[in-house]
Amino acid sequence: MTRPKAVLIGPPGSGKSTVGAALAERLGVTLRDTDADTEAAAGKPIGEIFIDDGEEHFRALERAAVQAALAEHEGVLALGGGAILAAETQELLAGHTVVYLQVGLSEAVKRVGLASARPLLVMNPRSQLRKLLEERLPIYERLGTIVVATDGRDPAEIVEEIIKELERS
Ligand SMILES: Nc1ncnc2c1ncn2[C@@H]1O[C@H](COP(=O)(O)OP(=O)(O)O)[C@@H](O)[C@H]1O
Ligand SMILES: O=C(O)C1=C[C@@H](OP(=O)(O)O)[C@@H](O)[C@H](O)C1
Ligand SMILES: [Mg+2]
Repeated sequence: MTRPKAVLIGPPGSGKSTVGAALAERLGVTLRDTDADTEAAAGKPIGEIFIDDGEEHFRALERAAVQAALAEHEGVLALGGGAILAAETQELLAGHTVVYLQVGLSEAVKRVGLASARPLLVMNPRSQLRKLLEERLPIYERLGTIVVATDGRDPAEIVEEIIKELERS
């Protein structure tokens, strides 16, 4: 059965896309990012999907992207931060190697401030992120089979810790 070597989950700014790319390179495999798949399916950036079609439509496209990637992809898979909210996705992740990248509120705020726009965080990113962490932390914790702290650590260091954990699992 085809399986990703690792599925990265965590809040926006935890580094799923960045660490995912470095991890894939280190493992000599490709990275698939469900945000990119969702944009490709819609033919427009995530910000435009939210504006034109609404979050519900984005989540439906995201569920389909996650389902396809879990079934087809053998490399590293980075999910969008909110993908794990769907019960269907939570069930599909059972049995996979799921790496939860932890990030604290202050560090996440700094990181998303540097990155491209995320529609959920355009207004009041700190309070939005606080709410989002409150709702999602128990889900990330439950789904992660490997948990890695990222605050104050650079992506290369995080990749080495993930590799060690993958070798042990
Ligand atoms: N460990 C890290 N240390 C410092 N900056 C980071 C780290 N991981 C990611 N970043 C930066 O934070 C921003 C968000 O990272 P990204 O990979 O897009 O996160 P995610 O996909 O989890 O939302 C990017 O600008 C990225 O360069
Ligand atoms: O947390 C979320 O609900 C979202 C996170 C984003 O991905 P990242 O976690 O890669 O930023 C993207 O899927 C969308 O903006 C919604
Ligand atoms: Mg990302």
